[in-house]
Amino acid sequence: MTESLRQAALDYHALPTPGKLSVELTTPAQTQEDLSLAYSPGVAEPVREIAKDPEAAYLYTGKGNLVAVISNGSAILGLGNLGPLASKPVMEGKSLLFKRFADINSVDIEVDANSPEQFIQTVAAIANTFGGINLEDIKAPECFHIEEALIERCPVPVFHDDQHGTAIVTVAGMLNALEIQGKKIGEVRMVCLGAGAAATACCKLMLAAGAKKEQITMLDSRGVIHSGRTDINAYKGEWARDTEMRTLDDAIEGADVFLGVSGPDLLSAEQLKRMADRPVVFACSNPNPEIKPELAHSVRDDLIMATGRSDYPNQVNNVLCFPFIFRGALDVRAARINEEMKLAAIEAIRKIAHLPVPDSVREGYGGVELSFGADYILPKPIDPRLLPEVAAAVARAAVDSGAARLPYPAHYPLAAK
Ligand SMILES: NC(=O)C1=CN([C@@H]2O[C@H](COP(=O)(O)OP(=O)(O)OC[C@H]3O[C@@H](n4cnc5c(N)ncnc54)[C@H](OP(=O)(O)O)[C@@H]3O)[C@@H](O)[C@H]2O)C=CC1
Ligand SMILES: CC(=O)C(=O)O
Ligand SMILES: [Mg+2]
Repeated sequence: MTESLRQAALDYHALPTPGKLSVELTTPAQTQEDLSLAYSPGVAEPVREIAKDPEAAYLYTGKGNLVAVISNGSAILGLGNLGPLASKPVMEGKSLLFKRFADINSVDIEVDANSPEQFIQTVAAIANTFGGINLEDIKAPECFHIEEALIERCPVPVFHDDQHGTAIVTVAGMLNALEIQGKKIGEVRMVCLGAGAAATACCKLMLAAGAKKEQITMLDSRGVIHSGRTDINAYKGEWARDTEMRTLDDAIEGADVFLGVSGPDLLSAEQLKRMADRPVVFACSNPNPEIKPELAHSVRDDLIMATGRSDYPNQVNNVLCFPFIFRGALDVRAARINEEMKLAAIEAIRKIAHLPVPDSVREGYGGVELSFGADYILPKPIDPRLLPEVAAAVARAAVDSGAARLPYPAHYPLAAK
């Protein structure tokens, strides 16, 4: 990062007031009468209603449009385990994105827990304050158990964004990239560098989209996950292949797809050169990708290149999913976010990229021409169609699959935002 960008980023977070969010009132609080309604004595009435029927909380409090972004800071972007407090800018950032893109109120919560059990206990104890829980930047393998336990224990949807948000956007982008490259997901050889939260969920959802498990080679920091490994947990074990390949050097030979959800600068130009014709490279580590786009393009002119960043073409980032999937889930009061809702989100996101791009998006991206192709495989996060299209698809899937507790919303489709 250049010194000027570094300083601009720090200034952005420090000014005009520290942080990126504030709280605003939705009801009048000026007069004695206002106060007697907002607080004592009036506030006792909704209390009594909610005590009689917990569902009344959706009518009398902000719960139904409030999502907590919760982390323990154990896998902050690709920066590693830097602890809960250091994760706060990212979590505030996710809350900003919830508000900006889906008008969902959101607060960040950084939990300093000594163990996964303590984390689970803490989140479970506060979950009912919110309409949904977005878990963020929790490292594998703990994240799997944490999410499973919280889905079981919490009365509201729990969604580990680094797993499922990432997987939804990655698969949407991959289907489009392969279409452009003239390849089929059921036939391509994939290398996934990383075997953590994002990698595991991405590869699982790739299978649901038609990829073949025997065509996926997953690697962790010690190399290829193969059936001879005795140092891997059960989650990685699911991806163990019976193969002679041991290193990225071995696996990359002739691969059609490289998916990086690991760390910076781990794919070399030499390795990229040895991929198949018309390869797809998703170097999704944030902020620094597994290979820099400048380097990748300097050695191949037949590739589709994506990163997790906003400042290159083809941003593969869970921001394209989590605000919108939660919007749909909240609006039908879904009890959980299930596979049907995830697949519906993939399809809705994927399809938008095929359509002409609104002027507002082009202007927001410096006037650059955008049309479906190698440098435009996914809609931009500011695309106003994401909210109505993805939320509607998710809400419809929730209703049809039985996850919804309310009917398909009468006020849908939402206005573009
Ligand atoms: N663009 C996007 O939307 C998203 C991007 N990401 C990015 O993906 C990365 C991983 O995040 P997440 O899955 O949440 O984190 P986890 O901590 O759960 O997983 C990290 C994985 O990366 C592997 N890894 C680390 N160093 C290397 C290496 N040198 N070679 C191969 N593998 C390595 C780890 O290996 P081991 O198991 O051996 O420790 C681990 O399997 C981050 O960079 C993050 O920014 C994540 C979510 C969304
Ligand atoms: C984008 C994101 O969630 C991550 O890099 O962790
Ligand atoms: Mg994350």
